[in-house]
Amino acid sequence: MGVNTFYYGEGMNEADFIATTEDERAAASTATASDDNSHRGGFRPIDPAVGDRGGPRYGEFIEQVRLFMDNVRLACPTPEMGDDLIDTLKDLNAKLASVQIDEWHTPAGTRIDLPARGNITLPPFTVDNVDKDAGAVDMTVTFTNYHLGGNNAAHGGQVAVAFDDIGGYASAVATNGICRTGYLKVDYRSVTPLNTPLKVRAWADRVDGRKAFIKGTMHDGDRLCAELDGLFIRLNPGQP
Ligand SMILES: CCCCC/C=C\C/C=C\C/C=C\C/C=C\CCCC(=O)SCCNC(=O)CCNC(=O)[C@H](O)C(C)(C)COP(=O)(O)OP(=O)(O)OC[C@H]1O[C@@H](n2cnc3c(N)ncnc32)[C@H](O)[C@@H]1OP(=O)(O)O
Repeated sequence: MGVNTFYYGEGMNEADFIATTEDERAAASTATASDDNSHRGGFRPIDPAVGDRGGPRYGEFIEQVRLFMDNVRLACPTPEMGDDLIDTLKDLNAKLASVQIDEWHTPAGTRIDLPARGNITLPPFTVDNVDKDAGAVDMTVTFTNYHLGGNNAAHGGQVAVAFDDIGGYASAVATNGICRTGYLKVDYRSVTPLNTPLKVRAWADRVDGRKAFIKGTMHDGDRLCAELDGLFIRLNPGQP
């Protein structure tokens, strides 16, 4: 698997989603949060320079943040440690506040070489395969302690988050465009374990114009954990 294939996978037509022309790259690299003229809808092509964004150790930084979230979820600090942690977090937040930029340029969500595009909002997943003809994607997702629902199982909302993004990915493949979710139904068939690589498959059951009817499954080995039934609608140009 080559660089960037975590996100759009082998066989994807990069030109459909990634800024490839000089004009697109210029628009992507000069746009700012207040630059409405360059806003081309709810999603826009990604500047292919994203691999450099955030520095060479950005992926490691995100892994540490994810570990931090896991550790917070099950931590019970002493009062003294709580004082210390608050001071440390104030320092960290001041540092991060000094490097805030707009959503189109922040590495989180645009680093297509990292699991879940480096987006800590999403459970980490990697792309195993993209089948453009079938409008199907295969991913591996791992929920960790941060995603705990109860009794060592993933929170149902986190399962839906994974399905929303991976279903959105399949719909992009199936419709050749960026989609928004119309509806998303999840059937929880059995408990979804934490800290276990799970196989997710999402595919277009039917495409009707802008509408992609996406089905999906999440498996722990042979065991079916959850199923997806969603409608994703391709955005028109400029649509928010
Ligand atoms: C970034 C790219 C990087 C490159 C990588 C390459 C590949 C992968 C690329 C990207 C994908 C990756 C990840 C995906 C990322 C995110 C996925 C998650 C997306 C979301 O999480 S997004 C947030 C939640 N989402 C919303 O926030 C939507 C709010 N909403 C609206 O924005 C509008 O509602 C909209 C736009 C949905 C439709 O509005 P609209 O005006 O364009 O169209 P309209 O209403 O006419 O509907 C058209 C036809 O859909 C039918 N229809 C509509 N809704 C329906 C429903 N609920 N049930 C049954 N049918 C429905 C109508 O009945 C009509 O059907 P018909 O044409 O047959 O009459």
